[in-house]
Amino acid sequence: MKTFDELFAELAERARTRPDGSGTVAALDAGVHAQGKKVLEEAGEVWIAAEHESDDRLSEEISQLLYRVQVLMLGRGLSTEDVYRYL
Ligand SMILES: N=c1c2ncn([C@@H]3O[C@H](COP(=O)(O)OP(=O)(O)OP(=O)(O)O)[C@@H](O)[C@H]3O)c2ncn1[C@@H]1O[C@H](COP(=O)(O)O)[C@@H](O)[C@H]1O
Repeated sequence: MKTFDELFAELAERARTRPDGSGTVAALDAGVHAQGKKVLEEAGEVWIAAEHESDDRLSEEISQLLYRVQVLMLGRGLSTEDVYRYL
């Protein structure tokens, strides 16, 4: 189990060290357009899960959306502070 901040730190480290086999590195290399499409795709899956699926499936879809949002943040060079200042 990890928090939003812990996952973001982990993904930032992946971006920095670029380990072989990292899906995050591949997603970052795919560029902002592809990263944005993934955010939209996962958001749609969250919506469907919220209407039709279990709490567990919804939670899983939300976790994937958070991951995709973080990849997009890293793709654009944003930090968590850049976002948190608007919360
Ligand atoms: N939390 C996640 C996470 N959530 C979602 N995903 C990716 O998103 C996919 C699910 O989304 P999709 O519905 O788009 O599935 P898909 O289209 O079949 O997947 P792709 O072909 O696009 O990979 C998963 O198969 C993962 O590839 C994640 N990939 C990685 N993480 C975490 O990120 C960290 C770094 O991971 P790596 O970069 O892979 O080492 C680790 O802690 C991982 O647990």
